[in-house]
Amino acid sequence: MDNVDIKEKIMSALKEKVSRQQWEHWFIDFYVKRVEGTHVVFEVGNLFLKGYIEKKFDKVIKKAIAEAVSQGATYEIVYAQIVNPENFEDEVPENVALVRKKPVLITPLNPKYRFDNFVVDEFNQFAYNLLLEAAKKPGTYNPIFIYSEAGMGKTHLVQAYGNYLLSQNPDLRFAYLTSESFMNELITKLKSGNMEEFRERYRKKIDVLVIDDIQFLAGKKGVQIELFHTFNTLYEAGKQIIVCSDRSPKELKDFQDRVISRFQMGVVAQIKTPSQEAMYKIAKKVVDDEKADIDDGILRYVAAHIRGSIRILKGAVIKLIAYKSMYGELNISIVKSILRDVLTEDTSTSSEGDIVDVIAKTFKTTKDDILSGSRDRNTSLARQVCMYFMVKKYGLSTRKVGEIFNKTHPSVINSVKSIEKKLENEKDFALLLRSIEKELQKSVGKAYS
Ligand SMILES: Nc1ncnc2c1ncn2[C@@H]1O[C@H](COP(=O)(O)OP(=O)(O)OP(=O)(O)O)[C@@H](O)[C@H]1O
Repeated sequence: MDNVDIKEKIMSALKEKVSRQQWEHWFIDFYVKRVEGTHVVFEVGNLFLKGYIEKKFDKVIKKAIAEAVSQGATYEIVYAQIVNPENFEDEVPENVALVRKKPVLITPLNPKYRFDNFVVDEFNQFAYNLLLEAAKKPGTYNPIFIYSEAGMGKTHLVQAYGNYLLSQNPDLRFAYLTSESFMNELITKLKSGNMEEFRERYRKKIDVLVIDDIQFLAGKKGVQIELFHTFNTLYEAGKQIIVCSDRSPKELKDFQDRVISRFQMGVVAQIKTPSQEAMYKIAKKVVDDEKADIDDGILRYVAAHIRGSIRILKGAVIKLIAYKSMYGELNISIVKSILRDVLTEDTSTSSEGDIVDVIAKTFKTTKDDILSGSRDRNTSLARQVCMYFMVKKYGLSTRKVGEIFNKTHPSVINSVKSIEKKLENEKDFALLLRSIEKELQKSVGKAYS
């Protein structure tokens, strides 16, 4: 049998085993590229289809090649890549899937949003894994619903997913839009009598549809209906759908039940609230990416006191970087002043607690004794050392330190002075304080003197 015959035989064996609808949806752009003995290499014009076909039709393909080639024949699917889009000729070599002359990027993506600059921690691990997996094995999870409070990384993550997919397959038609722009376009097309154009665009010309801020469609019944049909058509055609929202599907108010149940059909992932440590990691990443240098202690302070989202944290860190590059100096009082709108008034009890912990260990006493006002000499000294570090190294006000230890303002000042005097006069004590400082750098963050 010559090569053309065997290719045809494989394709007709396959065609017999699937429904007409499946054939039209999935195999219209699917070819036998070559047959190497008992190994068949299929080619598909789109990476997304590749993943889906491998997953859904593996058994069927194996049966078809067992029949057409031989029992136990193996296969692989490759996807057509554009070798050089500029030199694309009208004449297409036999059995090579048609590739378009230009990438069909429906929405420009921000190249800054990538997986490799997305900080992953417990709060976003699941959503990150899900989208990374979806990018590497297209078609595995569909639809995907991602929700979080504003500014917690949904857009970054879905655009990283888009950038990754497009790097693998520039021919992919990736549409990223907010539900508001979907609605606005729908209204415009409705008014101008171009609904067909709208439907053609959103139902037939898209491989991946990402709709952001879906909550905006609450109560907008007509748009929900259009979205529902768009969703169904794309889903049936095996196209990837990702929906982003500020709340879970269950919490979406004034949405038709059938729309909500579509959202729940696939995988729902929440990006939760980042821990202080995760906020610190993100702040550090911003500094590293900007090739800047901001004291670790300051970053920890900001991470612990920021009011709000990752977006706000990033903005705050960028502000600090700009300030430092202009004035060269940055300390805690400056930080408090330039970030006063976004920092919480309250100082972080957890880092203060950590300072007391570290010092309690060094003095072989306990945190409770230090905080309870025990008059034991060793514990009193430890308490004074705590006050010294908090005021002198961590920039806390003497008023705040007084509140923590239940001491008057002058008493805090006296304690700090007495530690400074001891430092000057006692070499061993100075060494001890240096070792405490090192310990604090590890567990609380660098001090800023
Ligand atoms: N895990 C992360 N690592 C690094 N940067 C992050 C991370 N999460 C969010 N960011 C950054 O925080 C900013 C806000 O994120 P993004 O716009 O993705 O949030 P969002 O959840 O889509 O917000 P909204 O709901 O307002 O659309 C962006 O600059 C983004 O790069």
